[in-house]
Amino acid sequence: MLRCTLGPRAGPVHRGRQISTRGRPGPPRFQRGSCANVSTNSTVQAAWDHLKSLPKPTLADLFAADPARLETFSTRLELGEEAGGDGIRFDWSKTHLDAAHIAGFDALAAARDFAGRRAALLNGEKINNTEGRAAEHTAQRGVGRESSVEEAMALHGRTKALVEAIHEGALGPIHHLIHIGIGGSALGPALAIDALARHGAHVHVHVVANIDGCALEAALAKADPETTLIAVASKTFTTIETMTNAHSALNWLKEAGVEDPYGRVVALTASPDKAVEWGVDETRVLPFPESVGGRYSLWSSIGFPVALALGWDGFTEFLEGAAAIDRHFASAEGAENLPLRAAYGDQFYSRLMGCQTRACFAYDERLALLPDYLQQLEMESNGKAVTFDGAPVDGPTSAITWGGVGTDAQHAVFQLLHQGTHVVPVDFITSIAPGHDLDPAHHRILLMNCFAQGAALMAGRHSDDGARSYPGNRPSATMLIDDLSPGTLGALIAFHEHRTFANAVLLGINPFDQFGVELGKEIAKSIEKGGAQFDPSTTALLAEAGLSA
Ligand SMILES: O=P(O)(O)OC[C@H]1O[C@H](O)[C@H](O)[C@@H](O)[C@@H]1O
Repeated sequence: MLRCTLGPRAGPVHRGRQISTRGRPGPPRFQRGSCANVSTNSTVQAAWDHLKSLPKPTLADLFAADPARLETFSTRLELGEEAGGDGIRFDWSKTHLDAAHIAGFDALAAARDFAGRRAALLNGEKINNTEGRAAEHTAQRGVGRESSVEEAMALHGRTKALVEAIHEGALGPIHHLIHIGIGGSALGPALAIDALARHGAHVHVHVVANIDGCALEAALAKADPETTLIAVASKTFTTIETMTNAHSALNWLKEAGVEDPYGRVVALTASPDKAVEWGVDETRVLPFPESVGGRYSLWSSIGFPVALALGWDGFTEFLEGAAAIDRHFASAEGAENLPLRAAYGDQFYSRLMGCQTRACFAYDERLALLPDYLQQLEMESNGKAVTFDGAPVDGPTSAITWGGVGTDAQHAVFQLLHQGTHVVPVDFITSIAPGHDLDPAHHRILLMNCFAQGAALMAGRHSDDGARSYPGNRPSATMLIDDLSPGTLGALIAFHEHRTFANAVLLGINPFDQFGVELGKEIAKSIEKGGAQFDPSTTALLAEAGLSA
Protein backbone atom coordinates (compact mmCIF):
# COMPACT_ATOMS: atom_id res chain seq x y z
CA MET A 1 0.00 0.00 0.00
CA LEU A 2 1.41 3.35 -1.02
CA ARG A 3 1.33 5.56 1.96
CA CYS A 4 4.17 7.51 3.34
CA THR A 5 4.56 11.01 4.60
CA LEU A 6 7.59 12.89 5.52
CA GLY A 7 9.31 14.75 8.28
CA PRO A 8 10.31 18.40 8.05
CA ARG A 9 14.03 18.18 7.47
CA ALA A 10 16.51 15.43 7.02
CA GLY A 11 14.91 13.06 9.49
CA PRO A 12 13.68 9.61 8.57
CA VAL A 13 10.48 9.18 6.65
CA HIS A 14 7.59 7.95 8.73
CA ARG A 15 5.00 5.84 7.00
CA GLY A 16 1.48 7.12 7.40
CA ARG A 17 2.41 10.01 9.65
CA GLN A 18 3.04 13.67 9.00
CA ILE A 19 5.47 15.49 11.20
CA SER A 20 4.65 19.12 11.77
CA THR A 21 6.80 21.60 9.90
CA ARG A 22 5.99 24.35 12.38
CA GLY A 23 9.00 25.77 14.11
CA ARG A 24 11.29 25.05 11.17
CA PRO A 25 14.05 27.63 11.70
CA GLY A 26 15.28 30.20 9.22
CA PRO A 27 13.79 33.03 7.17
CA PRO A 28 11.51 32.50 4.16
CA ARG A 29 13.82 31.17 1.51
CA PHE A 30 12.52 32.72 -1.66
CA GLN A 31 12.35 36.39 -0.82
CA ARG A 32 13.99 38.65 -3.35
CA GLY A 33 17.04 40.56 -2.28
CA SER A 34 16.94 39.63 1.41
CA CYS A 35 20.00 39.92 3.65
CA ALA A 36 19.91 36.13 3.90
CA ASN A 37 20.59 35.90 0.17
CA VAL A 38 23.56 38.25 0.37
CA SER A 39 25.27 36.22 3.07
CA THR A 40 24.34 32.97 1.30
CA ASN A 41 25.86 34.26 -1.93
CA SER A 42 29.23 34.92 -0.32
CA THR A 43 29.23 31.47 1.31
CA VAL A 44 28.28 29.92 -2.02
CA GLN A 45 31.06 31.85 -3.73
CA ALA A 46 33.57 30.70 -1.13
CA ALA A 47 32.47 27.08 -1.63
CA TRP A 48 32.94 27.36 -5.40
CA ASP A 49 36.31 29.10 -5.01
CA HIS A 50 37.47 26.28 -2.78
CA LEU A 51 36.19 23.61 -5.19
CA LYS A 52 37.98 25.32 -8.10
CA SER A 53 41.25 25.37 -6.15
CA LEU A 54 41.33 21.62 -5.45
CA PRO A 55 43.75 19.36 -7.35
CA LYS A 56 42.12 17.10 -9.94
CA PRO A 57 43.88 13.70 -9.90
CA THR A 58 43.34 11.28 -12.78
CA LEU A 59 40.91 8.41 -12.39
CA ALA A 60 43.80 5.96 -12.35
CA ASP A 61 45.47 7.94 -9.53
CA LEU A 62 42.22 8.08 -7.58
CA PHE A 63 41.84 4.29 -7.70
CA ALA A 64 45.52 3.77 -6.88
CA ALA A 65 45.43 6.15 -3.91
CA ASP A 66 42.26 4.83 -2.30
CA PRO A 67 41.72 1.07 -1.95
CA ALA A 68 38.22 1.76 -0.57
CA ARG A 69 37.22 3.87 -3.59
CA LEU A 70 34.91 1.27 -5.06
CA GLU A 71 33.14 0.73 -1.75
CA THR A 72 32.78 4.48 -1.21
CA PHE A 73 31.47 5.40 -4.63
CA SER A 74 29.62 2.27 -5.79
CA THR A 75 26.42 1.78 -3.82
CA ARG A 76 23.66 -0.75 -4.17
CA LEU A 77 20.18 0.38 -3.20
CA GLU A 78 17.55 -2.23 -2.36
CA LEU A 79 14.12 -1.00 -3.41
CA GLY A 80 12.10 -3.28 -1.12
CA GLU A 81 9.45 -5.93 -1.64
CA GLU A 82 6.64 -3.50 -2.48
CA ALA A 83 8.74 -2.25 -5.40
CA GLY A 84 9.26 -5.80 -6.69
CA GLY A 85 12.25 -6.81 -4.57
CA ASP A 86 15.03 -5.73 -6.94
CA GLY A 87 17.91 -3.36 -6.44
CA ILE A 88 20.07 -0.95 -8.44
CA ARG A 89 23.82 -0.42 -8.17
CA PHE A 90 24.89 3.21 -8.60
CA ASP A 91 28.60 3.13 -9.45
CA TRP A 92 30.13 6.62 -9.46
CA SER A 93 33.68 5.33 -8.85
CA LYS A 94 34.78 6.09 -12.43
CA THR A 95 34.06 9.79 -11.92
CA HIS A 96 36.60 12.28 -10.58
CA LEU A 97 34.80 12.80 -7.27
CA ASP A 98 37.12 12.28 -4.31
CA ALA A 99 36.97 12.99 -0.59
CA ALA A 100 38.17 16.58 -1.00
CA HIS A 101 35.58 17.37 -3.67
CA ILE A 102 32.82 15.64 -1.72
CA ALA A 103 33.67 17.81 1.29
CA GLY A 104 33.70 20.87 -0.97
CA PHE A 105 30.34 20.01 -2.49
CA ASP A 106 28.92 19.26 0.97
CA ALA A 107 29.91 22.83 1.91
CA LEU A 108 28.23 24.15 -1.24
CA ALA A 109 25.08 22.13 -0.47
CA ALA A 110 25.04 23.56 3.05
CA ALA A 111 25.53 27.10 1.69
CA ARG A 112 22.59 26.51 -0.63
CA ASP A 113 20.52 25.11 2.27
CA PHE A 114 20.06 21.80 0.50
CA ALA A 115 18.40 20.22 3.57
CA GLY A 116 15.93 23.09 3.85
CA ARG A 117 15.09 23.09 0.16
CA ARG A 118 14.63 19.32 0.15
CA ALA A 119 12.30 19.58 3.14
CA ALA A 120 10.42 22.40 1.41
CA LEU A 121 10.01 20.24 -1.73
CA LEU A 122 8.81 17.21 0.19
CA ASN A 123 6.57 19.16 2.55
CA GLY A 124 4.68 20.76 -0.32
CA GLU A 125 5.90 24.31 0.19
CA LYS A 126 5.62 26.69 -2.76
CA ILE A 127 9.14 26.18 -4.01
CA ASN A 128 8.21 27.01 -7.61
CA ASN A 129 8.43 30.66 -6.63
CA THR A 130 7.94 32.21 -10.07
CA GLU A 131 4.57 30.49 -10.41
CA GLY A 132 3.67 30.49 -6.71
CA ARG A 133 3.23 26.70 -6.62
CA ALA A 134 4.47 23.62 -4.81
CA ALA A 135 6.03 20.75 -6.77
CA GLU A 136 4.29 17.72 -5.36
CA HIS A 137 5.08 14.85 -7.71
CA THR A 138 6.39 12.77 -4.81
CA ALA A 139 2.96 12.93 -3.14
CA GLN A 140 1.66 10.95 -6.11
CA ARG A 141 3.97 8.15 -4.92
CA GLY A 142 2.83 8.48 -1.32
CA VAL A 143 5.67 10.65 -0.04
CA GLY A 144 4.98 14.22 0.98
CA ARG A 145 2.54 16.52 2.74
CA GLU A 146 -0.23 14.43 4.30
CA SER A 147 -3.13 16.29 2.69
CA SER A 148 -1.45 16.05 -0.74
CA VAL A 149 -0.79 12.33 -0.30
CA GLU A 150 -4.43 11.82 0.68
CA GLU A 151 -5.60 13.76 -2.36
CA ALA A 152 -3.25 11.77 -4.61
CA MET A 153 -4.48 8.45 -3.22
CA ALA A 154 -8.12 9.49 -3.77
CA LEU A 155 -7.34 10.46 -7.37
CA HIS A 156 -5.43 7.21 -7.91
CA GLY A 157 -8.53 5.41 -6.66
CA ARG A 158 -10.51 7.06 -9.44
CA THR A 159 -7.93 6.04 -12.07
CA LYS A 160 -7.79 2.50 -10.71
CA ALA A 161 -11.59 2.18 -10.87
CA LEU A 162 -11.66 3.30 -14.51
CA VAL A 163 -8.73 1.06 -15.48
CA GLU A 164 -10.41 -1.95 -13.88
CA ALA A 165 -13.79 -1.13 -15.41
CA ILE A 166 -12.17 -0.98 -18.85
CA HIS A 167 -10.40 -4.29 -18.24
CA GLU A 168 -13.75 -5.78 -17.23
CA GLY A 169 -15.31 -4.59 -20.50
CA ALA A 170 -17.41 -1.67 -19.28
CA LEU A 171 -16.61 0.23 -22.50
CA GLY A 172 -16.84 -2.85 -24.71
CA PRO A 173 -13.78 -4.72 -25.95
CA ILE A 174 -10.81 -2.31 -25.89
CA HIS A 175 -7.60 -3.49 -27.57
CA HIS A 176 -5.91 -0.17 -28.40
CA LEU A 177 -5.35 3.13 -26.64
CA ILE A 178 -4.27 6.18 -28.61
CA HIS A 179 -2.59 8.34 -25.95
CA ILE A 180 -2.47 11.93 -27.18
CA GLY A 181 -0.25 14.41 -25.35
CA ILE A 182 3.02 16.26 -25.79
CA GLY A 183 6.08 17.09 -23.65
CA GLY A 184 5.53 15.91 -20.10
CA SER A 185 2.16 14.49 -21.07
CA ALA A 186 3.75 12.10 -23.59
CA LEU A 187 7.43 11.42 -22.89
CA GLY A 188 6.87 9.57 -19.61
CA PRO A 189 4.03 7.36 -20.89
CA ALA A 190 6.01 6.63 -24.09
CA LEU A 191 9.10 5.61 -22.10
CA ALA A 192 7.21 3.47 -19.59
CA ILE A 193 5.12 1.73 -22.26
CA ASP A 194 8.15 1.00 -24.44
CA ALA A 195 10.10 -0.25 -21.44
CA LEU A 196 7.46 -2.32 -19.67
CA ALA A 197 4.63 -3.23 -22.03
CA ARG A 198 6.38 -5.02 -24.87
CA HIS A 199 4.89 -8.35 -23.87
CA GLY A 200 1.54 -9.27 -22.41
CA ALA A 201 0.03 -5.78 -22.23
CA HIS A 202 -3.71 -5.67 -21.49
CA VAL A 203 -4.09 -2.98 -24.17
CA HIS A 204 -1.77 -1.83 -26.98
CA VAL A 205 -0.83 1.79 -26.32
CA HIS A 206 0.22 4.17 -29.12
CA VAL A 207 1.59 7.51 -27.94
CA VAL A 208 1.06 10.45 -30.29
CA ALA A 209 2.65 13.82 -29.61
CA ASN A 210 3.59 15.69 -32.77
CA ILE A 211 1.17 18.09 -34.48
CA ASP A 212 2.51 16.66 -37.74
CA GLY A 213 -0.43 14.54 -38.92
CA CYS A 214 2.01 11.80 -39.94
CA ALA A 215 2.29 10.89 -36.24
CA LEU A 216 -1.42 10.43 -35.62
CA GLU A 217 -1.97 8.82 -38.99
CA ALA A 218 0.64 6.16 -38.22
CA ALA A 219 -0.97 5.38 -34.85
CA LEU A 220 -4.50 5.24 -36.26
CA ALA A 221 -3.33 2.85 -38.98
CA LYS A 222 -2.43 0.33 -36.26
CA ALA A 223 -5.76 0.57 -34.44
CA ASP A 224 -9.35 -0.52 -35.07
CA PRO A 225 -11.85 2.27 -34.27
CA GLU A 226 -14.35 -0.25 -32.89
CA THR A 227 -11.97 -1.35 -30.13
CA THR A 228 -9.94 1.83 -29.57
CA LEU A 229 -9.97 4.30 -26.71
CA ILE A 230 -8.54 7.82 -26.96
CA ALA A 231 -6.74 9.37 -23.97
CA VAL A 232 -6.32 13.13 -24.20
CA ALA A 233 -3.45 13.97 -21.84
CA SER A 234 -2.83 17.62 -21.15
CA LYS A 235 -2.23 19.38 -17.87
CA THR A 236 -3.70 22.61 -19.24
CA PHE A 237 -6.10 21.06 -21.78
CA THR A 238 -5.23 23.92 -24.13
CA THR A 239 -2.03 22.76 -25.86
CA ILE A 240 -2.59 23.24 -29.58
CA GLU A 241 -0.83 20.06 -30.71
CA THR A 242 -2.80 17.88 -28.30
CA MET A 243 -6.16 19.51 -28.93
CA THR A 244 -5.70 19.33 -32.72
CA ASN A 245 -4.70 15.67 -32.56
CA ALA A 246 -7.59 14.93 -30.18
CA HIS A 247 -10.04 16.56 -32.57
CA SER A 248 -8.73 14.51 -35.51
CA ALA A 249 -8.81 11.28 -33.48
CA LEU A 250 -12.42 12.00 -32.54
CA ASN A 251 -13.25 12.58 -36.23
CA TRP A 252 -11.61 9.24 -37.02
CA LEU A 253 -14.00 7.54 -34.59
CA LYS A 254 -16.96 9.46 -36.03
CA GLU A 255 -16.05 8.68 -39.63
CA ALA A 256 -15.75 5.00 -38.75
CA GLY A 257 -19.35 5.10 -37.50
CA VAL A 258 -18.55 4.55 -33.81
CA GLU A 259 -21.85 5.11 -32.05
CA ASP A 260 -20.75 7.31 -29.14
CA PRO A 261 -17.32 8.73 -30.04
CA TYR A 262 -17.09 10.98 -26.96
CA GLY A 263 -17.82 7.87 -24.90
CA ARG A 264 -14.44 6.55 -26.05
CA VAL A 265 -12.46 9.51 -24.76
CA VAL A 266 -10.67 9.69 -21.43
CA ALA A 267 -9.15 12.99 -20.26
CA LEU A 268 -6.02 13.14 -18.09
CA THR A 269 -5.66 16.70 -16.89
CA ALA A 270 -5.22 19.28 -14.15
CA SER A 271 -7.99 21.32 -15.83
CA PRO A 272 -11.00 18.98 -15.52
CA ASP A 273 -13.52 21.76 -16.29
CA LYS A 274 -11.92 22.35 -19.68
CA ALA A 275 -12.07 18.64 -20.47
CA VAL A 276 -15.78 18.52 -19.62
CA GLU A 277 -16.35 21.65 -21.70
CA TRP A 278 -14.54 19.94 -24.61
CA GLY A 279 -17.04 17.09 -24.40
CA VAL A 280 -15.52 14.40 -22.18
CA ASP A 281 -17.98 12.89 -19.74
CA GLU A 282 -17.07 13.75 -16.15
CA THR A 283 -16.85 10.04 -15.26
CA ARG A 284 -13.93 9.64 -17.66
CA VAL A 285 -12.04 12.76 -16.60
CA LEU A 286 -9.08 11.77 -14.44
CA PRO A 287 -7.77 14.90 -12.75
CA PHE A 288 -4.42 15.56 -11.16
CA PRO A 289 -3.36 18.48 -8.96
CA GLU A 290 -1.97 21.73 -10.37
CA SER A 291 1.04 21.25 -8.08
CA VAL A 292 2.28 18.33 -10.21
CA GLY A 293 4.50 19.74 -12.96
CA GLY A 294 4.06 18.51 -16.54
CA ARG A 295 7.46 16.81 -16.78
CA TYR A 296 6.93 15.25 -13.34
CA SER A 297 3.38 14.03 -14.06
CA LEU A 298 3.89 10.39 -15.09
CA TRP A 299 2.97 9.35 -11.54
CA SER A 300 -0.41 11.06 -11.69
CA SER A 301 -3.35 10.24 -13.98
CA ILE A 302 -0.96 10.96 -16.88
CA GLY A 303 0.23 7.42 -16.06
CA PHE A 304 -3.23 6.06 -17.01
CA PRO A 305 -1.91 4.34 -20.21
CA VAL A 306 0.77 2.63 -18.12
CA ALA A 307 -1.83 1.40 -15.63
CA LEU A 308 -4.13 0.30 -18.46
CA ALA A 309 -1.34 -1.65 -20.18
CA LEU A 310 0.27 -3.19 -17.07
CA GLY A 311 -2.72 -3.47 -14.78
CA TRP A 312 -3.07 -1.61 -11.48
CA ASP A 313 -0.66 -3.84 -9.57
CA GLY A 314 2.08 -3.09 -12.10
CA PHE A 315 1.43 0.65 -11.84
CA THR A 316 1.49 0.43 -8.03
CA GLU A 317 4.89 -1.29 -8.18
CA PHE A 318 6.08 1.50 -10.49
CA LEU A 319 5.01 4.11 -7.92
CA GLU A 320 6.61 2.10 -5.12
CA GLY A 321 9.94 1.99 -6.96
CA ALA A 322 9.86 5.77 -7.17
CA ALA A 323 8.79 6.05 -3.52
CA ALA A 324 11.81 3.95 -2.47
CA ILE A 325 14.05 6.58 -4.05
CA ASP A 326 11.99 9.37 -2.45
CA ARG A 327 12.56 7.87 0.98
CA HIS A 328 16.27 7.48 0.30
CA PHE A 329 16.50 11.05 -1.01
CA ALA A 330 14.59 12.36 2.01
CA SER A 331 16.85 10.78 4.58
CA ALA A 332 20.37 10.13 3.22
CA GLU A 333 22.96 12.83 3.88
CA GLY A 334 25.81 14.21 1.77
CA ALA A 335 27.35 11.90 -0.80
CA GLU A 336 25.47 8.95 0.74
CA ASN A 337 22.46 10.52 -0.93
CA LEU A 338 22.64 9.03 -4.41
CA PRO A 339 20.83 11.74 -6.39
CA LEU A 340 22.87 14.39 -4.55
CA ARG A 341 26.10 12.47 -5.22
CA ALA A 342 25.19 12.34 -8.90
CA ALA A 343 24.51 16.09 -8.85
CA TYR A 344 27.97 16.65 -7.29
CA GLY A 345 29.39 14.77 -10.27
CA ASP A 346 27.28 16.79 -12.71
CA GLN A 347 28.47 20.07 -11.19
CA PHE A 348 32.06 18.86 -11.12
CA TYR A 349 32.06 18.30 -14.88
CA SER A 350 29.90 21.27 -15.80
CA ARG A 351 31.35 23.98 -13.56
CA LEU A 352 34.84 22.75 -12.74
CA MET A 353 35.79 21.03 -16.00
CA GLY A 354 33.75 23.08 -18.50
CA CYS A 355 31.90 20.08 -19.98
CA GLN A 356 28.89 21.42 -21.83
CA THR A 357 27.08 18.14 -22.35
CA ARG A 358 26.42 14.91 -20.56
CA ALA A 359 25.41 11.67 -22.24
CA CYS A 360 23.24 8.77 -21.19
CA PHE A 361 23.53 5.41 -22.96
CA ALA A 362 21.03 2.73 -22.07
CA TYR A 363 22.41 -0.71 -22.79
CA ASP A 364 18.86 -1.95 -22.96
CA GLU A 365 16.68 -1.67 -26.03
CA ARG A 366 13.65 -1.16 -23.77
CA LEU A 367 15.17 2.08 -22.44
CA ALA A 368 15.74 3.57 -25.88
CA LEU A 369 13.42 6.47 -25.02
CA LEU A 370 15.17 7.29 -21.74
CA PRO A 371 17.50 9.94 -23.25
CA ASP A 372 14.46 11.75 -24.75
CA TYR A 373 12.76 11.66 -21.38
CA LEU A 374 15.86 12.93 -19.58
CA GLN A 375 16.32 15.73 -22.10
CA GLN A 376 13.01 17.28 -21.10
CA LEU A 377 13.47 16.54 -17.41
CA GLU A 378 16.94 18.05 -17.19
CA MET A 379 17.00 20.73 -19.88
CA GLU A 380 13.51 22.11 -19.32
CA SER A 381 14.05 22.07 -15.57
CA ASN A 382 17.55 23.50 -15.34
CA GLY A 383 18.13 25.30 -18.64
CA LYS A 384 17.79 28.66 -16.89
CA ALA A 385 19.70 31.94 -16.84
CA VAL A 386 18.53 33.42 -13.54
CA THR A 387 18.66 32.25 -9.94
CA PHE A 388 15.46 31.83 -7.98
CA ASP A 389 15.77 35.38 -6.68
CA GLY A 390 15.89 36.69 -10.26
CA ALA A 391 19.62 37.50 -10.47
CA PRO A 392 21.69 36.35 -13.48
CA VAL A 393 23.44 33.05 -12.86
CA ASP A 394 27.23 33.14 -12.53
CA GLY A 395 28.06 30.12 -14.70
CA PRO A 396 26.57 27.32 -16.79
CA THR A 397 23.29 25.78 -15.66
CA SER A 398 21.95 22.57 -17.24
CA ALA A 399 24.35 20.52 -19.29
CA ILE A 400 22.99 19.55 -22.69
CA THR A 401 21.66 16.03 -22.20
CA TRP A 402 22.04 13.64 -25.07
CA GLY A 403 22.51 9.95 -25.58
CA GLY A 404 21.32 6.80 -27.23
CA VAL A 405 21.16 3.08 -26.92
CA GLY A 406 24.05 0.63 -26.67
CA THR A 407 25.46 -1.08 -28.57
CA ASP A 408 24.13 0.95 -31.54
CA ALA A 409 25.73 4.16 -30.31
CA GLN A 410 29.17 2.53 -30.10
CA HIS A 411 29.13 2.22 -33.88
CA ALA A 412 28.04 5.81 -34.38
CA VAL A 413 29.08 8.39 -31.79
CA PHE A 414 31.58 6.73 -29.44
CA GLN A 415 34.51 7.81 -31.61
CA LEU A 416 34.05 11.33 -30.22
CA LEU A 417 33.71 10.06 -26.66
CA HIS A 418 37.03 8.18 -26.84
CA GLN A 419 39.17 10.50 -28.92
CA GLY A 420 37.29 13.76 -29.56
CA THR A 421 38.32 17.07 -28.04
CA HIS A 422 35.16 17.29 -25.90
CA VAL A 423 35.15 15.50 -22.58
CA VAL A 424 31.65 14.09 -22.11
CA PRO A 425 30.68 12.53 -18.79
CA VAL A 426 28.73 9.40 -19.68
CA ASP A 427 26.10 7.42 -17.79
CA PHE A 428 25.65 3.75 -18.65
CA ILE A 429 22.39 2.08 -17.65
CA THR A 430 21.87 -1.63 -18.02
CA SER A 431 20.05 -4.62 -16.55
CA ILE A 432 21.63 -7.87 -15.35
CA ALA A 433 18.58 -9.88 -16.46
CA PRO A 434 17.80 -9.91 -20.18
CA GLY A 435 14.48 -8.68 -21.54
CA HIS A 436 14.12 -11.50 -24.08
CA ASP A 437 14.19 -15.27 -24.40
CA LEU A 438 16.71 -15.55 -27.24
CA ASP A 439 20.18 -17.07 -26.98
CA PRO A 440 21.84 -15.76 -23.76
CA ALA A 441 24.80 -14.76 -25.95
CA HIS A 442 22.88 -11.58 -26.89
CA HIS A 443 22.76 -10.36 -23.35
CA ARG A 444 26.25 -11.49 -22.43
CA ILE A 445 27.70 -9.55 -25.35
CA LEU A 446 25.52 -6.51 -24.56
CA LEU A 447 26.71 -6.37 -20.93
CA MET A 448 30.35 -7.03 -21.83
CA ASN A 449 30.25 -4.15 -24.29
CA CYS A 450 28.68 -1.82 -21.76
CA PHE A 451 31.34 -2.50 -19.13
CA ALA A 452 34.13 -2.48 -21.76
CA GLN A 453 33.20 1.05 -22.81
CA GLY A 454 33.45 2.42 -19.27
CA ALA A 455 36.77 0.64 -18.77
CA ALA A 456 38.16 1.90 -22.10
CA LEU A 457 37.09 5.49 -21.48
CA MET A 458 38.87 5.44 -18.14
CA ALA A 459 42.01 3.48 -19.04
CA GLY A 460 42.67 4.80 -22.53
CA ARG A 461 45.69 3.46 -24.41
CA HIS A 462 48.76 5.38 -25.45
CA SER A 463 50.17 5.05 -28.94
CA ASP A 464 52.99 6.98 -30.55
CA ASP A 465 50.68 7.23 -33.52
CA GLY A 466 48.35 10.04 -32.40
CA ALA A 467 45.46 8.79 -34.52
CA ARG A 468 45.56 5.49 -32.63
CA SER A 469 46.03 6.95 -29.17
CA TYR A 470 43.24 7.05 -26.57
CA PRO A 471 43.76 9.69 -23.89
CA GLY A 472 41.71 7.87 -21.23
CA ASN A 473 40.83 9.49 -17.90
CA ARG A 474 37.34 9.98 -19.32
CA PRO A 475 34.56 9.68 -16.74
CA SER A 476 31.52 7.45 -16.63
CA ALA A 477 28.93 6.32 -14.11
CA THR A 478 27.05 3.04 -14.29
CA MET A 479 23.58 2.18 -13.09
CA LEU A 480 23.25 -1.59 -12.97
CA ILE A 481 19.69 -2.79 -12.48
CA ASP A 482 18.90 -6.36 -11.35
CA ASP A 483 16.03 -6.52 -13.81
CA LEU A 484 14.04 -3.91 -15.68
CA SER A 485 10.64 -3.98 -13.98
CA PRO A 486 7.97 -1.44 -13.04
CA GLY A 487 9.73 -1.00 -9.68
CA THR A 488 13.22 -0.46 -11.05
CA LEU A 489 12.01 1.83 -13.84
CA GLY A 490 10.07 3.92 -11.31
CA ALA A 491 13.19 4.13 -9.17
CA LEU A 492 15.41 5.05 -12.10
CA ILE A 493 13.13 7.91 -13.16
CA ALA A 494 12.69 9.19 -9.60
CA PHE A 495 16.47 9.07 -9.13
CA HIS A 496 16.85 11.39 -12.13
CA GLU A 497 14.10 13.70 -10.89
CA HIS A 498 15.87 14.16 -7.57
CA ARG A 499 19.26 14.45 -9.28
CA THR A 500 17.78 17.27 -11.38
CA PHE A 501 16.36 18.95 -8.27
CA ALA A 502 19.67 18.56 -6.42
CA ASN A 503 21.48 20.20 -9.35
CA ALA A 504 19.00 23.08 -9.24
CA VAL A 505 19.59 23.55 -5.52
CA LEU A 506 23.38 23.61 -6.00
CA LEU A 507 22.89 26.17 -8.79
CA GLY A 508 20.33 28.21 -6.83
CA ILE A 509 17.74 28.06 -9.64
CA ASN A 510 14.05 27.18 -9.84
CA PRO A 511 13.73 23.89 -11.77
CA PHE A 512 9.94 23.93 -11.86
CA ASP A 513 9.03 26.69 -14.33
CA GLN A 514 9.57 26.75 -18.12
CA PHE A 515 8.91 30.25 -19.43
CA GLY A 516 11.43 29.64 -22.20
CA VAL A 517 8.90 27.64 -24.21
CA GLU A 518 6.31 30.43 -24.34
CA LEU A 519 7.71 32.95 -26.83
CA GLY A 520 7.75 30.57 -29.79
CA LYS A 521 4.17 29.52 -29.02
CA GLU A 522 3.04 33.16 -28.92
CA ILE A 523 4.70 33.92 -32.25
CA ALA A 524 3.09 30.84 -33.85
CA LYS A 525 -0.29 32.12 -32.63
CA SER A 526 0.35 35.60 -34.01
CA ILE A 527 1.18 34.05 -37.41
CA GLU A 528 -2.12 32.19 -37.32
CA LYS A 529 -3.98 35.40 -36.41
CA GLY A 530 -2.29 37.27 -39.25
CA GLY A 531 -1.15 40.86 -39.58
CA ALA A 532 2.01 40.51 -37.49
CA GLN A 533 5.33 41.92 -38.72
CA PHE A 534 8.41 39.69 -38.82
CA ASP A 535 12.04 39.88 -39.83
CA PRO A 536 12.79 39.58 -43.59
CA SER A 537 13.87 35.94 -43.36
CA THR A 538 10.71 34.80 -41.54
CA THR A 539 8.51 36.91 -43.81
CA ALA A 540 10.03 35.31 -46.91
CA LEU A 541 9.71 31.77 -45.49
CA LEU A 542 6.05 32.37 -44.61
CA ALA A 543 5.39 33.74 -48.10
CA GLU A 544 7.07 30.83 -49.86
CA ALA A 545 5.08 28.30 -47.78
CA GLY A 546 1.83 30.16 -48.56
CA LEU A 547 1.33 31.26 -44.95
CA SER A 548 1.44 35.06 -45.37
CA ALA A 549 -1.31 37.08 -43.77
O1 LIG B 1 0.29 18.93 -20.57
P1 LIG B 1 0.18 20.16 -21.37
O2 LIG B 1 -0.50 21.28 -20.63
O3 LIG B 1 -0.52 19.89 -22.68
O4 LIG B 1 1.62 20.67 -21.69
C1 LIG B 1 2.51 19.92 -22.47
C2 LIG B 1 3.90 20.49 -22.44
O5 LIG B 1 3.92 21.75 -23.07
C3 LIG B 1 4.63 22.84 -22.56
O6 LIG B 1 5.02 23.65 -23.61
C4 LIG B 1 5.81 22.57 -21.66
O7 LIG B 1 7.01 22.89 -22.29
C5 LIG B 1 5.87 21.17 -21.15
O8 LIG B 1 6.45 21.21 -19.87
C6 LIG B 1 4.53 20.51 -21.07
O9 LIG B 1 4.67 19.21 -20.56
